[in-house]
Amino acid sequence: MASTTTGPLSFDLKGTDGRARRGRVTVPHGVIQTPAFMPVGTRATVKGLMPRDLKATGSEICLANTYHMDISPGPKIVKKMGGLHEFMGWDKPILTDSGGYQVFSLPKTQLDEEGVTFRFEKKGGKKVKLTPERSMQIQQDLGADIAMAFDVCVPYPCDYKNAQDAVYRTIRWLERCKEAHTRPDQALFGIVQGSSYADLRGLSAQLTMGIDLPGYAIGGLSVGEGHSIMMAMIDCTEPSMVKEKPRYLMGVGYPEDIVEAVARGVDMFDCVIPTRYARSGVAFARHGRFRVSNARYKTDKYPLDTNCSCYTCKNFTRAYLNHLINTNEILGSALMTLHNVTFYQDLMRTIRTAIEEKNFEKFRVSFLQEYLAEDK
Ligand SMILES: CNc1nc2c(CC[C@H]3O[C@@H](OC)[C@@H]4OC(C)(C)O[C@@H]43)c3nc(N)[nH]c(=O)c3cc2[nH]1
Repeated sequence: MASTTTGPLSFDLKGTDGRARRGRVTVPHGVIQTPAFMPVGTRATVKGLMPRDLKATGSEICLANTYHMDISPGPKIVKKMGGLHEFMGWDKPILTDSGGYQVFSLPKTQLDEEGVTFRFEKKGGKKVKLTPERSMQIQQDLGADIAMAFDVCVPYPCDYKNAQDAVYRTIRWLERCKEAHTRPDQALFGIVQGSSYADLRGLSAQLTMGIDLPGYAIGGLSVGEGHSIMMAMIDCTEPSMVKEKPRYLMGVGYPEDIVEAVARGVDMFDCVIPTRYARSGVAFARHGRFRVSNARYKTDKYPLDTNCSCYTCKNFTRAYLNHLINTNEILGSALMTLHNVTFYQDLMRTIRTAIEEKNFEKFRVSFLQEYLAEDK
């Protein structure tokens, strides 16, 4: 088993099955078994779950966001309160995104070499600038175990020149991030860009690998390009990424995306899908996802997923969840979220076992066959 330590992060590559990797990431607040799914807790809370419930799902790490935390309550308050772990009552690992992605989705955003200027409606329409240095300062104040570099994530589609400019600016900003990142107990991850251009993906990967960091993310995907371009871009990027460090595919994704990305060598994932879909009444199960708020479930006495052993599936029927979601009851969001995140974590656990037993390819085929079966 190869073990690589870079600053506060160690990655143990415990085994492979084809390009799929079974590993373990160790950071100050604990260990993350990989391939891993990281639930999204944008404002320092995974919506609808108490930390004890989040633990019950099997989650070993969760996310928070620089841009949202900068708005409220502000990083200085979080720091004063002991940092994110103390503040949100989560003693396991945390990863924070740099805020770049969120800002690009805002209207009236201006980008220049210094950083990104946008208008905070919350602060009375004040203009605020997010720069590599400020993103690092905020993330160091928040105190997550893993911080993401401040990058330029272009929308999809994007013309070649803008995608190329974004690749080079992201590298210049990564140098500035590394320079400004001085917190010894926090790992900084670089982010590979390149939009949907194979040559830019390879170029960005090589330039990013040239900057020694504990881990690297594949960015700029899951932005509307669709599954086949997403997979093609992973194939253009992954071969240029160092094998002995973790790879994090940002914003991914549906179960079918995760299984196919694991097959291509990805170790870590984050996505709002299981939590956001839960709140709108969509449940995930072995045979695919379904909207439990549909009338057909009004008298359905079965659990969401008969294979699932989560608190929701052990104690409640689809009929009850149908009622809660249709009456917009808070408990509906909580119970659906608990199940969906447990489903994702059970999927990751099954993936890890399949890689260990060298039958991941068999698992991949059988999972997709059952999960994507038309006759749901
Ligand atoms: C959904 N598709 C998707 N999300 C992406 C992200 C953001 C990922 C973060 O945004 C939130 O998801 C919307 C999640 O909640 C927090 C806690 C903010 O972290 C997650 C990206 N972030 C950066 N810095 N760079 C990227 O190229 C990038 C690409 C993405 N593609």
